[in-house]
Amino acid sequence: IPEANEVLQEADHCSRTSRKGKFPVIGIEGLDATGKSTLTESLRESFKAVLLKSPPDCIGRYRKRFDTEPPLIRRAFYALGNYITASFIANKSATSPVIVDRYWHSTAAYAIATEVSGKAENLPPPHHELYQWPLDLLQPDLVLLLTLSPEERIRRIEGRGEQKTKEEMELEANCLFRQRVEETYKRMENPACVLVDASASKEEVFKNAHLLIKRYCNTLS
Ligand SMILES: Nc1ncnc2c1ncn2[C@@H]1O[C@H](COP(=O)(O)OP(=O)(O)OP(=O)(O)O)[C@@H](O)[C@H]1O
Ligand SMILES: Nc1ccn([C@H]2C[C@H](O)[C@@H](COP(=O)(O)O)O2)c(=O)n1
Repeated sequence: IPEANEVLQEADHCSRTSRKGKFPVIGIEGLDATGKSTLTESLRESFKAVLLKSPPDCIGRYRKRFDTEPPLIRRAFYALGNYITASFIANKSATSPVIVDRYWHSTAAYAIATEVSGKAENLPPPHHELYQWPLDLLQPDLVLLLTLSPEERIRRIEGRGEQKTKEEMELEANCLFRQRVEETYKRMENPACVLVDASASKEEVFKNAHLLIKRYCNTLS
């Protein structure tokens, strides 16, 4: 895969020992169309934060290419993307709060849910090492998981009217896959996800998320 060299070159430009700065780092997670982009944008504005995402823009153009590869290669791309994002987080959190739209929890949740079949009870048991944050990856201070009923999620996906990715179609069609992704998110540890009900209005979801962040990170005004 010729693009792999280009992605690795981007990674080579990044620091390998990314340490968080003094400002809070907040991750926002959830299935697609749960309202992550909507919420991250409001939080960015309200906290005067830097908004980052994983995979980061510098490798975004390779994403479609890796999405067509078998799961192991596809996941390697997303995993590396998290480490590249970590170096941006380290840099930006020295001077302002950082909001991250998807990060390690997304990579782990989708990867584990893909490798396991059937019901969520077939997932590795709670506290399994697969649910632990990688020791060498910069940790966020707080991760919010947006939860939404499948019916409302589908309404929002249809309301967007965009073309769906293969995995979005699978999530829609395969209720068990969706349940496995969501359950894996809930089993992640160090940091665990704090659940936010995303079925409320945009204003209400923002208000709740804002409150949670202020409670956890009292340095924020
Ligand atoms: N609280 C809400 N109530 C109603 N609609 C909402 C709410 N939050 C977001 N939406 C709408 O739902 C759709 C999906 O939201 P958004 O794009 O923010 O989700 P997302 O989680 O970032 O999706 P993806 O991961 O696929 O990029 C958008 O049309 C958005 O306007
Ligand atoms: N850090 C990340 C971000 C995304 N992914 C994968 C998981 C899904 O297959 C897909 C969802 O992303 P979206 O299209 O909603 O931005 O991307 C990941 O594994 N790790």
